[in-house]
Amino acid sequence: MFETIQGEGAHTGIPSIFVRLQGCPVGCPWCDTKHTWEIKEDLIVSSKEIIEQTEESETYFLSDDKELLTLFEKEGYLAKHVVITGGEPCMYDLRGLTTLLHDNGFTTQIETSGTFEIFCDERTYVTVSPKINMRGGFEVLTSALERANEIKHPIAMQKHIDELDALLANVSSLEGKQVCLQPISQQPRATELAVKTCIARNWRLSLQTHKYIGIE
Ligand SMILES: C[S@@+](CC[C@H](N)C(=O)[O-])C[C@H]1O[C@@H](n2cnc3c(N)ncnc32)[C@H](O)[C@@H]1O
Ligand SMILES: Nc1nc2[nH]cc(C(=O)O)c2c(=O)[nH]1
Ligand code: SF4
Ligand SMILES: [Mg+2]
Repeated sequence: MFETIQGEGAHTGIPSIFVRLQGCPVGCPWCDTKHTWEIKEDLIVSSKEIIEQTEESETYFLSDDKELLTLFEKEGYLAKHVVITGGEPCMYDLRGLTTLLHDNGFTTQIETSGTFEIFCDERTYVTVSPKINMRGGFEVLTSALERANEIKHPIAMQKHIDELDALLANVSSLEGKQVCLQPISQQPRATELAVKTCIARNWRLSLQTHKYIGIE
């Protein structure tokens, strides 16, 4: 849990509280948060330890909807936008948390791979970053793509754009959905391909801006 600026997608630049839920079985080889993959009891520490840590680590804390809201207040966070990410946040039912946050004056956003059914408040802005043919063997659900407000696809080569095209063919309508391409690991060739394709398709470019300026 930390406060920073949303660095990716159409909401780039919005001050945000990030809640990074532990656990992900999807297995993307280039994942930048591999420390969130494992759910093991011996990795559980106190919320204080997590909030005070300055380095990424595999440790995490247990909490619930109301306690998270209390922790936001206790930490004096000023951001009114909450990004729920992971790991894979949609392994969990997020209806209680997202509704509680909206009812308390926050806006919410979920960052998900689209491989689990999405349970959240109808006011939540959902970003699906589809994960196709990854090691864990999960499939992207059409229901997740239908719910998405934004489809933010990580790319490094033309094959990834072709795979996205095949996925988008299953979506009933793209009206009101933002399609973004996000270069994998800031690779120059991936960025070049993303720029070229965004211009050709009238899609949005999503850079991981926080990485360029060295913030969390
Ligand atoms: C770490 S994931 C967590 C949420 C969820 N599991 C997912 O994949 O959307 C958050 C975002 O970071 C992106 N991401 C992860 N590693 C990346 C990398 N090396 N380069 C670019 N984007 C990356 C994902 O595609 C996703 O949009
Ligand atoms: N600043 C910042 N913006 C982000 N947007 C999505 C992120 C994620 O890891 O889900 C992320 C992140 O890790 N940091
Ligand atoms: S789905 Fe998300 S958290 Fe899981 S391995 Fe892929 S990028 Fe990482
Ligand atoms: Mg990140």
